[in-house]
Amino acid sequence: MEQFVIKGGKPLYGTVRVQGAKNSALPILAATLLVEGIHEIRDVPHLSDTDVMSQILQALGVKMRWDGNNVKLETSSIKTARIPEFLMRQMRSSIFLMGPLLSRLQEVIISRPGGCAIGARPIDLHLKGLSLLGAEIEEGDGFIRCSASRLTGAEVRLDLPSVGATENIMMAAVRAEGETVIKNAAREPEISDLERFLNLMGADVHGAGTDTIVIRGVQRLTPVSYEVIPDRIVAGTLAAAAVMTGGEVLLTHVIREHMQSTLNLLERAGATLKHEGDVLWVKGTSRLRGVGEVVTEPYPGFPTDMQPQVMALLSVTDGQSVISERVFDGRFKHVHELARMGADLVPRAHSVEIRGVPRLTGATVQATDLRAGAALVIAGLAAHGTTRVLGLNHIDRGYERLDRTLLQLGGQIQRWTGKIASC
Ligand SMILES: CC(=O)N[C@H]1[C@@H](OP(=O)(O)OP(=O)(O)OC[C@H]2O[C@@H](n3ccc(=O)[nH]c3=O)[C@H](O)[C@@H]2O)O[C@H](CO)[C@@H](O)[C@@H]1O
Ligand SMILES: C=C(OP(=O)(O)O)C(=O)O
Repeated sequence: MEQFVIKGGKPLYGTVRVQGAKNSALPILAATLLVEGIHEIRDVPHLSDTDVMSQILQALGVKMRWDGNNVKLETSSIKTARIPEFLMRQMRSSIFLMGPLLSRLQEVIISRPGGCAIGARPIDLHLKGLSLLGAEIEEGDGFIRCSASRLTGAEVRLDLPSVGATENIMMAAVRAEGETVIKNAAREPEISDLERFLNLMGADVHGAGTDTIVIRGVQRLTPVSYEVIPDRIVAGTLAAAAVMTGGEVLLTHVIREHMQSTLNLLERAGATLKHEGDVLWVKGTSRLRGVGEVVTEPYPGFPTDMQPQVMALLSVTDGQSVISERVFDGRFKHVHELARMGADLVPRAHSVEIRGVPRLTGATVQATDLRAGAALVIAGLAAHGTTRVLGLNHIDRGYERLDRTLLQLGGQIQRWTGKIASC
């Protein structure tokens, strides 16, 4: 069974460039469907999620050519509005096809998206938003058909600031007739990145980064060349790994403002940080301390996508911490796996109390979702002895060759693809 085998206890040192953001690349790739022509999206990470997105786009009729991390997409001929179910189920982000296809073809047929098992992830807000723009929604036989001969601008107030719903509605609205106002919109940096991309194509979108986004429908869009922003969660994961192993790393291609809440937390735990331009210097210490309470929240609050990695880090601090998860209702599956490595964690209803221990010890552990997997990897790098992390398919959804990146920083990690007796 494929696994990472990690020999822990070695501080990470060195420099790495942070990959482009998964959560920007996925909606932006989907948004290329809005207009026919040749688009170029740069710094797209090679991930299983971007691979599934490519497969979906190609199944729809898009021609794609990769050159390293840059991808050219020829979107002139779209032959179907139906997204193959087996692809739809492979990731949550397949839902991003809804807005652009509805706008381009006046119809889209999907099944429920898949994604990480981190709690209930309904799509009611996506559907509600699209129906307010005039889409008719029919559900049956496991499929959802959305159609609209004409989309019309409307006011959409989201019950909660969903990242995906905000993005889907933005994409559907760029060519709708009139003005759409999204209230209680999510404010994540990837939404601002999508706004920049759409506006470069000729759209008229304002307010991303605030809780009110205004989209004035335009008639014409043109394809563009665009580079996605750096991945703030990958940068945060690598920073946490450096701190937890007592190492010192330089991360390049970082937008520090996007990581403020993560960096504040690392500093509270005892890390030393400096930044200049797009470079972040992170230094750990052998005397990490508990931080009290951490609560995950929509941006600019502490990101749920860093919660498992930070739990791993806080488990080897001197003192106590409590993490409350407020975004997803099932994102604590890593708790039992970290406990196998010696972490002293007390789960409560929506929070986990972390009683710091001096060290973790290597064990065989199972990644149950993307960030849980990342947490187990960084725990393994800091632990004494050998850790085997199973479930690499989850990690490959969001980290481009994580083993190679960590090897570059001196981590002792290997990807085993066959059976292993011992090592
Ligand atoms: C590709 C991408 O960008 N993924 C990110 C995006 O996921 P995603 O866009 O799926 O996350 P949302 O912001 O939509 O989810 C936030 C909360 O809203 C709920 N909800 C969402 C939609 C809906 O129609 N109804 C509903 O109730 C969800 O169950 C969850 O409890 O934001 C999450 C929260 O920052 C991140 O963890 C994911 O990495
Ligand atoms: C939950 C995540 O992603 P997705 O929304 O793609 O499942 C994540 O990136 O941690």
